Amino acid sequence: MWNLTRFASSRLSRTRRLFSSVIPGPCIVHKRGTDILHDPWFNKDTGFPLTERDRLGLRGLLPPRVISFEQQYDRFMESYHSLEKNTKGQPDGVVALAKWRILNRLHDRNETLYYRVLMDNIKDFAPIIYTPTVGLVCQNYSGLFRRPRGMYFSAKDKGEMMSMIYNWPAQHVDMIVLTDGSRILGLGDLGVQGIGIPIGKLDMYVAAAGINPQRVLPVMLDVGTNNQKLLEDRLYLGLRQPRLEGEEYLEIVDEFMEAVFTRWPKAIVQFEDFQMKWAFETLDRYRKKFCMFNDDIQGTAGVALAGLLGTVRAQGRTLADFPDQKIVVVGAGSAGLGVLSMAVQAVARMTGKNETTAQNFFLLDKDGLITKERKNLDPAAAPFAKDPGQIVGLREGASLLEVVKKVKPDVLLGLSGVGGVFSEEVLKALRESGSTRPAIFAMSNPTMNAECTAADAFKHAGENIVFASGSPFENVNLGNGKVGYVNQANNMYLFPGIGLGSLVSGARFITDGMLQAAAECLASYMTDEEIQKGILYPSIDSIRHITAEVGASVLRAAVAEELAEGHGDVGPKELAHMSKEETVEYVFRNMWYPIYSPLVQEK
Ligand SMILES: NC(=O)c1ccc[n+]([C@@H]2O[C@H](COP(=O)([O-])OP(=O)(O)OC[C@H]3O[C@@H](n4cnc5c(N)ncnc54)[C@H](O)[C@@H]3O)[C@@H](O)[C@H]2O)c1
Ligand SMILES: O=C(O)C[C@H](O)C(=O)O
Ligand SMILES: [Mg+2]
Repeated sequence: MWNLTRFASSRLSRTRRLFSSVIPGPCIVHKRGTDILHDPWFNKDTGFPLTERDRLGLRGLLPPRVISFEQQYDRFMESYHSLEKNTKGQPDGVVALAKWRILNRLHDRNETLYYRVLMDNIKDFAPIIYTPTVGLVCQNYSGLFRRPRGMYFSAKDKGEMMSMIYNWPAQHVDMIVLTDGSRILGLGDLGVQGIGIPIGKLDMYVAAAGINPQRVLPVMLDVGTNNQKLLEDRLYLGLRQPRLEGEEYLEIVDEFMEAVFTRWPKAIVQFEDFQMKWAFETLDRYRKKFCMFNDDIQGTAGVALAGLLGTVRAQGRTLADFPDQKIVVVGAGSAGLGVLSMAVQAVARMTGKNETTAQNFFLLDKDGLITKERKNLDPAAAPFAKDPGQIVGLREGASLLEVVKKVKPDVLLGLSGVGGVFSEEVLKALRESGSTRPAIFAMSNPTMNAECTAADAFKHAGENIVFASGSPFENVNLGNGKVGYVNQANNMYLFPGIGLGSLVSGARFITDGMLQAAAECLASYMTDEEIQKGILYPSIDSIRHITAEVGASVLRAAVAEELAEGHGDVGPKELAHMSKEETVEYVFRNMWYPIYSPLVQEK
């Protein structure tokens, strides 16, 4: 356990080598002519070879010259760069939405080209199709809406879902990301407009995990919204009614889950951006029945734990010192509680004690420090509530500043959804931390909701800190050639591997053991040299490689727990006999790669 393997230095080149030999197999199509040109799954635009134009009734429907994939790629990138040039100086939001639009148009037209440009430019494009721009897109969704993507199940569809699910045109679906729009990033209840999040997450699944885009399904469960502004907005596209609650709500989710797994018994469902009460309740309700997980609770926890373990190493200490770390978590929601539960499990494993108290962990919410004296203490937060007798000098509801001054934590981790709660005073107080290298994780999204900016963290808390944020920030120039490194602590490092590993193992359920394996894999990914520089997570450029490693770890854990039923032609016995390297190769082999396949029409 916690064995920190050093990976080969050129992770990227290995990934490239694995894909350089991809030979596209034929792709069966049941359409002809313009129907193909209008279908982004099959469309190649001007890239259709002449023979294919003849075969598929496309002759005359396109300009005569055939343009290669590479030329199409270059042409798109040229228009993207001129858009960048032409929008220089305009407000950030305007530029971000313009970039999103140009990418979205390509997504709507030609998915193969879209995913290739996305994969090859993931560092530049992830902030547009994913966090933070996806937040802005959700906020403006009803106005931006041009074409539907994914499926919408609403409270009005009760009793109809089993037949509705067959309206989806794909025969096979591997990965579903589902939201009810009730807690979109740190932006609150955005109702039906939250569909942007499943779309962005599934784009990452295609880019990072190589899930075939014809086999992904973004889903919005519209049970109403409590956002008054949206209810009064005449352009709002969702149900204009307050959210369903209690049994009425659960009946809708139950019906959806039954419908999905009836049509696609091997699919994996990722719950995303549900408000806390339903996030925990649905996880508890379905995790032993269906192959599903909650990304905000479980994916986030693994990414945070990997960062916390990296922090211990960055302090020049061994992982055995992790249980001594004093960690202050700000935000007692689905994400904060998920992180603390996983951290407590890690301490228990390291100390060999099952009954570990969260002694060194401090939890705050909007009402300050949570203690056992808290009125209406949430049962989910209860295991982390402090006993007032044990925390001399701190009272129930103590402010973050008071807690930081008193506790002198090694780590300050924010999942509050509130921008700026790591104020100048709080950050300055962290200078008195007992740690040689305090860490700040400002994990809330999008950028405006980060607990502090990277620049403020290095300015006020000191240059020796380790810094991570949920949304991307530029590295900070500290002067004299020194750089304050900014990590992106975002669940995008784990959810694609959790989904992919579960899929290709044919796991029946997603267990704590599989999630722990994913976190350990990410934690061990970084070399000591990188960690010393304050680099806790790999570059997003190598996301496919990371995802393959994480996926293989999840697969091996599923095999070890005898939950792997196999995938395609590969049965459970074959999976069980694979070496570690073979599992990684197997996961890579199962990744879809964007390349034009010869289209063959089935008569
Ligand atoms: N980086 C990542 O990978 C990642 C993953 C999941 C969630 N998040 C972000 O974390 C945030 C919270 O998500 P969640 O699902 O836990 O939300 P949530 O609504 O379940 O919980 C928010 C918590 O923050 C507390 N809070 C609110 N104001 C506060 C304040 N001023 N001081 C201290 N605590 C305060 C609330 O009391 C609540 O306990 C969101 O912004 C989300 O985008 C980031
Ligand atoms: O969506 C993200 O970027 C991370 C996380 O799932 C969140 O809800 O903020
Ligand atoms: Mg989320």
